[in-house]
Amino acid sequence: MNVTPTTLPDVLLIEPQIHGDHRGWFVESWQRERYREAGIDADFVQDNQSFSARGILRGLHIQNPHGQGKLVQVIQGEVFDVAVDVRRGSPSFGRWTGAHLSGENKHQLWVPEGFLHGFVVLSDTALFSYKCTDLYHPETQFAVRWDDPDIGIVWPLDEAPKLSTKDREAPLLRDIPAERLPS
Ligand SMILES: Cc1cn([C@H]2C[C@H](O)[C@@H](COP(=O)(O)OP(=O)(O)O[C@H]3O[C@@H](C)C(=O)[C@@H](O)[C@H]3O)O2)c(=O)[nH]c1=O
Repeated sequence: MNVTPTTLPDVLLIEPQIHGDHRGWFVESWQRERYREAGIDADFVQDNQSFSARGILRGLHIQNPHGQGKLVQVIQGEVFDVAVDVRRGSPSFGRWTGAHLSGENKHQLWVPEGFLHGFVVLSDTALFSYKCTDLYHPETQFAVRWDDPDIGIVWPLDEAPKLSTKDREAPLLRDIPAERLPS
């Protein structure tokens, strides 16, 4: 597999090796030793899947405390996936990076603890899958506005995305009390 840093060096883009043959293909989508050598020394405790239609945007989400590192990928369809550094005192605080993840390219993004995460669906539907390093603790989760102008994510969208009520009503990053952010 290829592992490359993104414009946020702690966020990694992983290109697994795809073994194709006359039957189809095979991929190791996670392997502890190899991913550890690549810098993802993670103790995964929960796997999630979500299914969404075109134009659905989920995010930007984080848990603190109970921060979750997330190894994210798309099984079917295509999304634009984004991570935003919101670690207090980080030199890249408030900066974002993004990647096109699809069932075709099988790319994965490693989104460490301390980063907001979100994605928008670019195909008719998308089946999204991710491993997490901590359990779901809804009382510690919060959202930040997908179109926060201080973050300035350039989403590959022609029209406004469809959001959950929670995400539509999410505050701007500047309005989150500092103590709610990870250190
Ligand atoms: C995230 C999560 C949700 N749920 C439930 C709560 C709710 O009834 C339903 C949908 O929850 P949400 O609206 O929070 O789902 P969603 O908007 O897909 O939330 C996810 O978004 C992406 C961007 C992430 O990074 C994830 O960490 C997570 O925050 O699923 C769980 O049972 N376990 C979980 O781990």
